[in-house]
Amino acid sequence: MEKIISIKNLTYTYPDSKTPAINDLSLDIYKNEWLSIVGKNGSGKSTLTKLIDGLIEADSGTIAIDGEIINEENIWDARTKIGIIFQNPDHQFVGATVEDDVAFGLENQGMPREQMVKEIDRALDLVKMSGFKTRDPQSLSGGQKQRVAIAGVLATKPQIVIMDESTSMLDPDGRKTVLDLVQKLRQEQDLTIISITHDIEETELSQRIVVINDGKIVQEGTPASIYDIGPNLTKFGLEEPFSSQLVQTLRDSVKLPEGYLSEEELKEQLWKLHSNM
Ligand SMILES: Nc1ncnc2c1ncn2[C@@H]1O[C@H](COP(=O)(O)OP(=O)(O)OP(=O)(O)O)[C@@H](O)[C@H]1O
Repeated sequence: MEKIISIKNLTYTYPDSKTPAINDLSLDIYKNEWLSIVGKNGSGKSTLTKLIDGLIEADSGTIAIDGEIINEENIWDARTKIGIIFQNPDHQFVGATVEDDVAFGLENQGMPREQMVKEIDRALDLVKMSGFKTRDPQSLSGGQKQRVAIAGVLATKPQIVIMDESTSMLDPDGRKTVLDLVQKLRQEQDLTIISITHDIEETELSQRIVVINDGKIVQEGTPASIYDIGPNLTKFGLEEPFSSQLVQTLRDSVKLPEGYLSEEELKEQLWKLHSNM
């Protein structure tokens, strides 16, 4: 597998703090993977995002993007490879219409108007929001707003999309739509997804999870292997996934296969039990 981001021994302490927010952290992220970074409030997730996006500079250690170690000279170039979707879609809107918003990143790139119109259409089509081009973004639902924000990011053709708690303000339906869309886009547009969240429930579609605590990686593995840690996830300030709690409870009264079961697998097992009754 080809690396797209390689972080080595990264350390960062805020000027007015004594303890490092990121503490000797090393992590490789691979092309086209969906990596979830989970951790409780204050574990260092946002700081890591800011370091990757070059908004703050590490005290020590390196970050390489696409094989090049980031420095003051190439940071602007590296940043064009990254798109970030933030938590609150309202904070990302600047235009009076959906298409103006999607245009924003392209205007910053100085793209000619004709090409810009094509790119806006392409991006809105990818997130299934073409019918909303002339709408005021404020009139959309939370999930629709996040899809427009994703279109704005896709229009600039990044290789890496960082989702910084981007579904935490959405209702369950909106969240599912956005996460399914991100999965589809990852596959079709060959994107690398880094999703940052304090909510373990949001990681089911990712290929790999790293758990961070006090600025360090404390666990790493596939979603199934991380969910298998079960109640011990609370050690890192995380909640045990609902389906894992349910499986533990059900195991007291019914026979279920060993290890973690996803919601779908659990449903299948319960149907089997039900039809054998
Ligand atoms: N501007 C700042 N100045 C000083 N300390 C900071 C600053 N921003 C964050 N910190 C500290 O750095 C540590 C990591 O914070 P960070 O915001 O990266 O965590 P987080 O995991 O993103 O948390 P949250 O989920 O609450 O956003 C915390 O101890 C926090 O108090």
